[in-house]
Amino acid sequence: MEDETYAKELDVAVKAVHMACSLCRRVQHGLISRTSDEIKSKDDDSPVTVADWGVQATVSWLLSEVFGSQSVSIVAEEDVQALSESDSAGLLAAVVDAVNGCLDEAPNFGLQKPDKHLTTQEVLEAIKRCNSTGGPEGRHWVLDPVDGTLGFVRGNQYAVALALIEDGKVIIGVLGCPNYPMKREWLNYHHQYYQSTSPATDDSWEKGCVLYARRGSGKAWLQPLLRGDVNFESQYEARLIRVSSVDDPALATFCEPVEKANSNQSYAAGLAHSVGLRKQPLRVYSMVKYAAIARGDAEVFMKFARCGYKEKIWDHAAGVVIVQEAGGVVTDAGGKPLDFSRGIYLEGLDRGIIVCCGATLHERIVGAVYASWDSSNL
Ligand SMILES: Nc1ncnc2c1ncn2[C@@H]1O[C@H](COP(=O)(O)OS(=O)(=O)O)[C@@H](OP(=O)(O)O)[C@H]1O
Ligand SMILES: [Mg+2]
Ligand SMILES: [Mg+2]
Ligand SMILES: [Mg+2]
Repeated sequence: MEDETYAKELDVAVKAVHMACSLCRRVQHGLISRTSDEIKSKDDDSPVTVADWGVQATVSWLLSEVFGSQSVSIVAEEDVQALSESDSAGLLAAVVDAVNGCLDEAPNFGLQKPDKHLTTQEVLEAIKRCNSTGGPEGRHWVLDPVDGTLGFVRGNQYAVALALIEDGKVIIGVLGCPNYPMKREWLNYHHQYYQSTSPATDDSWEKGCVLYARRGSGKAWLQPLLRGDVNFESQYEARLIRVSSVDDPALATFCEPVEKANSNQSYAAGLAHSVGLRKQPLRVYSMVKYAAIARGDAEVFMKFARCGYKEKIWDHAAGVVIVQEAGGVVTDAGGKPLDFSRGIYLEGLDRGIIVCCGATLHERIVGAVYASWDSSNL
């Protein structure tokens, strides 16, 4: 019999991520089809949109309803600071609309909707409730409402990532990838560009999906995106996914962030060359890179953030457990597991993150990091 541990948590998390994807798709279509004031810049100049706050409020509300607002601890990326500024009234109203529109569809996803629409105050409370800082003990939900917000505002790849950490270990990971394309070769095409220059319709481009896994199950699952306007029971079943079996570097594809500011692409290129990876890197926004490894569409993902940047747990938790359960290996560049037990950052991370479909490629790459690091000036 299938192990029922965490069955309810997983079920609710998967449904909540499907709902979040539905919200994001609606907002992204709006952003692309008209010029919009629904994007703000944060203090570090990174973007945040109606979708980031809308998803955070929606998922926070759903988890609190099911598991109890007093007992649920949520670590998530966004706060209400920029939403509360005097010129943000229109933005806040758009967030409240997006949340209520999304929650109206909850029954189609198998979840309960609120008795009446949430007020502005309730939406702000739901966002603010996600102020946990995690840590080594207890249960903490970890949410990146929109990962790859840059990709999102550019009409490209992005992900919704929800994980459950218990006593410092990632137990459940759910990754929504609403723009995951039909063909793996299309992963690094510019989605918006492609849409405007190709006769392909939305349907033939998109193969959006939600991936999920439970730690220790040895299985990772893929569900096509559920539609909010159709009852969920009439929609598709999940299927098992598995990492690629390629271990010859010459046949392997490696992924990395699109933004040069987020990863040292020239160091990764040197490393790739030294281990015999010959193909052009697949540059993809967001945790869709983890999804590509878990689905077997690429073999390696490497990220080397600049010195001083601290990776956050919500940018990795869901992807790590999904890749591991699909048969892959994830460590820092020193070969150690990522430590999710020390608050909002991956404290102690050694240089970068290496995700591989198997141990052979992984050992080669970690070995090459040791051999090349001193001369890399990082
Ligand atoms: N300087 C720097 N270095 C490394 N990482 C950074 C940096 N700045 C931001 N971030 C975080 O990167 C998240 C997106 O990472 P990606 O690997 O997907 O990069 S990229 O979008 O493909 O360029 C992105 O996640 P979101 O904010 O959720 O989009 C950030 O948390
Ligand atoms: Mg992120
Ligand atoms: Mg984000
Ligand atoms: Mg962000």
